[in-house]
Amino acid sequence: MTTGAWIAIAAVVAVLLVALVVGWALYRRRRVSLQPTQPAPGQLEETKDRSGGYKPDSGISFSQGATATAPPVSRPTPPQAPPVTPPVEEPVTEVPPAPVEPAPAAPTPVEPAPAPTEEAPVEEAPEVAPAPVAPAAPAPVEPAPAPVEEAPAPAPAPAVPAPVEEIAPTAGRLDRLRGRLSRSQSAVGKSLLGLLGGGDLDEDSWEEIEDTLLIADLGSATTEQIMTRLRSELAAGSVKSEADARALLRTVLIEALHPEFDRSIKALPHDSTPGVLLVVGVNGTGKTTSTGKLARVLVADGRRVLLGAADTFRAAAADQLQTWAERVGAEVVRGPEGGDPAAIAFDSVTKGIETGVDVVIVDTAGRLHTKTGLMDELGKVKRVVEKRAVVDEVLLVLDATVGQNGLMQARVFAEVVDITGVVLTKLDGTAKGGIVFQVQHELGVPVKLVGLGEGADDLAPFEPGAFVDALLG
Ligand SMILES: Nc1nc2c(ncn2[C@@H]2O[C@H](COP(=O)(O)OP(=O)(O)OP(=O)(O)O)[C@@H](O)[C@H]2O)c(=O)[nH]1
Repeated sequence: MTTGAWIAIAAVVAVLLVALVVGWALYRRRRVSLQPTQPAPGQLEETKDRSGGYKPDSGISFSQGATATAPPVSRPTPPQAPPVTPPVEEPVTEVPPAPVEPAPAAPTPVEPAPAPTEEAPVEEAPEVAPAPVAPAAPAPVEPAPAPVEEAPAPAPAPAVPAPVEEIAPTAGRLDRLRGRLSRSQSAVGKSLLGLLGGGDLDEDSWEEIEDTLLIADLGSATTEQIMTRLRSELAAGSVKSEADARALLRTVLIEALHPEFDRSIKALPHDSTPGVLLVVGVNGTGKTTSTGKLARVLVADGRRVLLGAADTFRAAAADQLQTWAERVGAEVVRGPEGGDPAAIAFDSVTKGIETGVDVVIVDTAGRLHTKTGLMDELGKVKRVVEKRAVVDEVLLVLDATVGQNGLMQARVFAEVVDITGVVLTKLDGTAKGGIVFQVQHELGVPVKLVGLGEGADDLAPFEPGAFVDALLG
């Protein structure tokens, strides 16, 4: 080979070497230029957080989305929320051993490589050796803190959907609530006792008794009945002491409350169908709240409950009922906002039959104040439900604080549908518990339950004796 040939080969080799070096330099520069996207620690952490959560549970993306949105949105999918919890805890330990993962999760597959290399140039130019070493050290350091910080954030959200709550025993519930009732009501009883215990009564005193009864919302019919009894007993000389007066008043008031009424809730299942309860009433009276409270009581008694959210007027009402259902571990059937209440009621009972629950409670819409509209809607709900099962109870929810208005509502509802019982709510917020007397007198059906607060367990059976005792203080 000639010298010229050797020179030519050397030149080619030299060119190749130069090309390699230049290529390598350009490659490194390009990597560095990509780095700026990483400096945003927040973004890096987010990426890592996603992948960290993704590993333990396939539903992680879903749960994160739900978490970010809002509690009400996460509620519709309770079964998927719980699994999110474990994934959040595990990533903390899993990330360090797998520093490679955070990188691949980055925007593109190209970036992973640059990440490690960025550190390399800081140390030396060497091609191979430094690269593996450098990335190993710095990269893991960053990823580690990221997931640790992120972990606490997602954690609280999955905790929101929370497990089924413990339900207070139903036995003795009225006792616990009696104090609350008596605080608002006992003034009436004390006033009556003060008058009756004073011995012989003049007409002014009788008038005062009558006024007290009327002001307490007992209604004219019940008041008249009570006055007659009291007058005859006092005329017969049966009241000689304050204790006698109290005993008489107690007896007369209890009698006026019809203690013989059957106040049991008809919620037991039939042979092949669940017990079906319709809860009706004007919006705002406490319909949904009472439905939820009742579901708690039934669940506490070992019943399987399904709640039907047929109040489609307000989307929040269905959310509210769903929240109650989740809290007590009941199933729920709901439809689209503005959907047909009768269709949802029908679907609820159908599902209740299919899944073999013990009780289906349907929270109906009560937005219509006109009798015709109410008749159309409520009548349809009942008719449709009756195609699948017997309706065991139609509970009318009335707000005790609205007094005579409640009575007017009761009349309208009673004309539209056969009321089987009354739930009198917010008795804790009024001194006019006398509405109990009027409602029963007007409708001829018993007050079966009373709401004595906003708490989940503030629903009690109505017992005439206990109620009068609370009234008399
Ligand atoms: N103090 C007190 N508040 C009650 C009672 N029952 C219900 N409430 C409150 O009354 C308000 C209305 O209750 P809801 O259950 O939403 O009434 P609703 O009739 O279902 O009304 P919509 O949801 O509009 O259909 C809520 O703030 C309840 O917490 C009760 O017995 N005592």
